[in-house]
Amino acid sequence: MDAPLITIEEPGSFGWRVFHERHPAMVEQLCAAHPFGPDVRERLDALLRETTAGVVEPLDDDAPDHDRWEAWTAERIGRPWAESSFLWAESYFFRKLLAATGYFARGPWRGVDPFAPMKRAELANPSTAETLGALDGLAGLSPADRDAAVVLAAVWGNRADLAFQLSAGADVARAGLIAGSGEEFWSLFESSGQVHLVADNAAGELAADLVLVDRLLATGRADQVVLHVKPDPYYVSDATPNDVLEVLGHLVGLPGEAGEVGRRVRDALRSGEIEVRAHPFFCAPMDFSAMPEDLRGQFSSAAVTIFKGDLNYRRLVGDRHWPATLAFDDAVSHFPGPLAALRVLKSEVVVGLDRGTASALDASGEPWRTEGSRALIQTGPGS
Ligand SMILES: O=P(O)(O)OC[C@H]1O[C@](O)(CO)[C@@H](O)[C@@H]1O
Repeated sequence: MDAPLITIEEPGSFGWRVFHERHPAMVEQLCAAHPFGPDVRERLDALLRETTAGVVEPLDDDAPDHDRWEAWTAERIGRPWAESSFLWAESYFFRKLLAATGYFARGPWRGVDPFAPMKRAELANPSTAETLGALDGLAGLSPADRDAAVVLAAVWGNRADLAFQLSAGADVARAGLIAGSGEEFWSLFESSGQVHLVADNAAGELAADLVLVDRLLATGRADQVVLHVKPDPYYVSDATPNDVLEVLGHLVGLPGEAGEVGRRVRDALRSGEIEVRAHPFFCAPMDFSAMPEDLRGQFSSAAVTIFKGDLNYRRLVGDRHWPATLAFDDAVSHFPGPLAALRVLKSEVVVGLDRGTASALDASGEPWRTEGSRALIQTGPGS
């Protein structure tokens, strides 16, 4: 079964608004955060013009990933951006944005993560401190409630206002779930093995992910965790290897349980119980069904793979106008092993809902697929 790809062509559609409204606002935010000179600002403006009204232009840098991107984009060069799929277009936009800021070139901006100020601000945010402080409440919970709280915190980790509803029974966090449960998630871990976590955002979300990783190791559900992050800055706040170190440094410096988690994670990195990897395919503009054999091999030896966030979900099930009731197992049958998706809905694609839930959400008239108020936990055997 196939369904039409989600595109950016239709004025007013979600993908169109990301290009015509969010991207200009993001570029403005970047220019406010960094003292970019006229050359960088002109390149950023040109990128906005190209991607909202122009044709797809090739890369004009000689970055180490240049040849890979050349292959990933060859078929689309010279064609209108408006004809592109949302996933492909948004991914290539972020690669071009990095080049425009000077990230790959010799010069003052080389290797500078343009999104670092936003990531740092979120980590230093008082509400992140408050929610990390709530980790102390975990000790008073039963093991089952603690499991539930940790997984719900990981699900909602990119919603600062809902992360770490740890001690209050996580009712608010549960209420927004439109599929799955913490119990369903934990039932995947029948025996100890290597668990892979494909991370999404840095800062608060990554902190919640490290709490989950710590719980997997502490309870013996995992004997090793592989943490996959992006090789380069991407989709604003996606975690890179450097962000893992930033978040870890932050946790280690905190009092209470947050600091304890940070120290255990640091020790586990030293012993190899946690390994951080950054495969180039995590920045590719394609679905995970097209992943290269070396990465597929890594996942096929995992006991369980956990996918975090919206972008990973789009790549996992395919960024298409699927019926919301399409079985999750069918959408992920390309994946070579047991898996779980933990996601706050922030874009149009969704599968695996029961008929009643899907119709009630549609009848509500709310933009439930894109406003970030709903979340899901979905699990599958893979193939
Ligand atoms: O950080 P997440 O959960 O992957 O969300 C990223 C999402 O944000 C957007 O970039 C814009 O809303 C989506 O297109 C994308 O899937």
